[in-house]
Amino acid sequence: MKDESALPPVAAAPTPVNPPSAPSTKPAPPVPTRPTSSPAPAPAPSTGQYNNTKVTVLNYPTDRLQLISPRALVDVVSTCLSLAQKQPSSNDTMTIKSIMESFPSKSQSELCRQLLIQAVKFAHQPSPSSPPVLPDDVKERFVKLAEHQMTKVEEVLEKNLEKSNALVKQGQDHAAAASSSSRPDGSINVEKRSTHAHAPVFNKDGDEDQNDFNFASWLPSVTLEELETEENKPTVAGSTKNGSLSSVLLRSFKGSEKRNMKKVVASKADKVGKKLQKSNFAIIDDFVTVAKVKELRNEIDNVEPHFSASEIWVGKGAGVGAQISVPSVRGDKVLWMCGGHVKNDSTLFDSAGVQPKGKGAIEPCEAKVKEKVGTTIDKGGIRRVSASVMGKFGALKQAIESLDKFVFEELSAKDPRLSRLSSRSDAMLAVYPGGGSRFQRHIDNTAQDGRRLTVLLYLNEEGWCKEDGGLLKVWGGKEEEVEGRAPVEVLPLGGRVAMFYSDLVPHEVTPAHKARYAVTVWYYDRIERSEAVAMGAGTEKGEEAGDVEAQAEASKFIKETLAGKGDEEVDETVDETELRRVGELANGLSKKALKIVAGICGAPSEEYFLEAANRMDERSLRELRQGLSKMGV
Ligand SMILES: O=C(O)CCC(=O)C(=O)O
Ligand SMILES: [Fe+2]
Repeated sequence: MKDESALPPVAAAPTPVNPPSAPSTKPAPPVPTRPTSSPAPAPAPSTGQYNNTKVTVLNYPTDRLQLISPRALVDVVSTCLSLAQKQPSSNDTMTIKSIMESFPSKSQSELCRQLLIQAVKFAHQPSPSSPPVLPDDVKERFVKLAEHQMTKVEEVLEKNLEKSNALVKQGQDHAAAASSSSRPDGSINVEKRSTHAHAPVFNKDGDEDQNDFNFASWLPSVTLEELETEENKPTVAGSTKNGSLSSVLLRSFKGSEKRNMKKVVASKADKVGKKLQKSNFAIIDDFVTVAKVKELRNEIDNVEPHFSASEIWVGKGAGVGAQISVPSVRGDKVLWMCGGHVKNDSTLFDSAGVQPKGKGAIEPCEAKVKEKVGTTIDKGGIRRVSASVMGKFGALKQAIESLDKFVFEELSAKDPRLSRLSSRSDAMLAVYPGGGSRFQRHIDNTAQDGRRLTVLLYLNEEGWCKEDGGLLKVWGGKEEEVEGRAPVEVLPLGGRVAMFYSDLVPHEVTPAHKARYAVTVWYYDRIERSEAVAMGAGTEKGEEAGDVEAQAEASKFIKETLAGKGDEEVDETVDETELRRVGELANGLSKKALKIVAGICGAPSEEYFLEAANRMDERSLRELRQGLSKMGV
């Protein structure tokens, strides 16, 4: 994880003529004074959410905890460290829970929860004779981590303060002005960001949302195999005595065999539904056979030249930034495939805004690729399914059809979170080409775009092993569970299906050292999806087009002025003309494009960026370029 100092700087902080609202260094939030000798008598509970005796572990009256400051958090951490010096008991777990309940906001309490879990975990020293001790190096690492996170907490607190001030102001403005129909957070609807609503939001440095404290690189992982011994293993066998689950779902049986197969499929769905509800994710092994994986790979290999770099949303927030390719965050190449939907849902549109007509063939979504691959659409826009088109992606069509059947007809009845699944996204073929390509930890749907279930079918050759990398790391488990947060590592074995709740489950793809293939579909919750589509449809057409134009304008500006020549280590020379050009081009940017560029560069405002661009000096431009090149821009 990079720290803030590694971010692209904004050129040598100029003093603007009319100073825009640059962030001021706020005084640290009030630090509660900690009683040293005899603890203050426990105050009467103000929230009723905590237990007096347990909260005194912190030596803080609870009302002060509500004023949580980084300092108070450090004390919480010290407390948990001392708790960790001994074998934790269930009482300690209760203490942890009650501490958590005393925290005012989820992200802070999540931070503490994670710290406490780690402390308790490290207390488990497998030495029966000597009492468990926290090793010094672990303690040091732990404290360092805590300190690092404290800085983040401070930032979050500052931001929250700014936000609440802004909200108060907004409230006042609103009272005076007529009500507006725009989204309350001012964010750009996900529908407008991309034809394919699949771009997780990252900050400039590739981290997740700053409110989510990322312990990804720190928490020890558990492999699927290690879980096999426990009753909560997420794996269900996908083979049946009549063949793979996929083939059984597609075949029609007669008489008693039909009844039997119905039972078998229902029981598999029941198991998968239970796993999902327990762990938020589930695995089906051998959903398709090895032979089928080979067929699928042949079809995909034929179109691999048409794959293009995937994109993520980079910037300060949902509304400021751009959807660009950042290989260090997400290194796969993708090809979107349309058609083959078993459901004909009124809220479903493909990437071209066309309503898919029933059960068509599957073909690339992009017109240019369609042309090259030789699939066709007739002039009226309705897909004609010729035998040759069917044949090109026949195995893919079947695989997806069987997934659709399993999810819509079986699984959705077994899990209340999936009861309103009614349509799915286009299918995304993805290859991580090896060489360390990865996808950093993210949650697929953080913008209520409707996606509820992510389903991946891995298409790798036999023998994929841990050393090949490309593991899917999943943070399953229920939110309220203190334990069970260690990520589970899943090998992308050919024929294996991995599924998880798109809106809840953090996951990542670890660096892959070999080409790694998968097809992914996302299943939509009917109501959330129709709301998301309505939001998209409800926006002004002109505005939408404007966003696309602004994106293109911003990209062009970045390429021409800030993208540098590629090598961040080399001291690139910058001449006067180049420096002037940054300012000139920045002055010519539209307001929207300027907002995007400022977001990417981490400038506090558009005005600030413009000012900086006009006073750009050699060092600043070089640093800015280096920063952007670190992001892969
Ligand atoms: O391929 C995988 O295992 C996961 C990929 C992923 O997270 C995504 O495409 O959103
Ligand atoms: Fe994902």
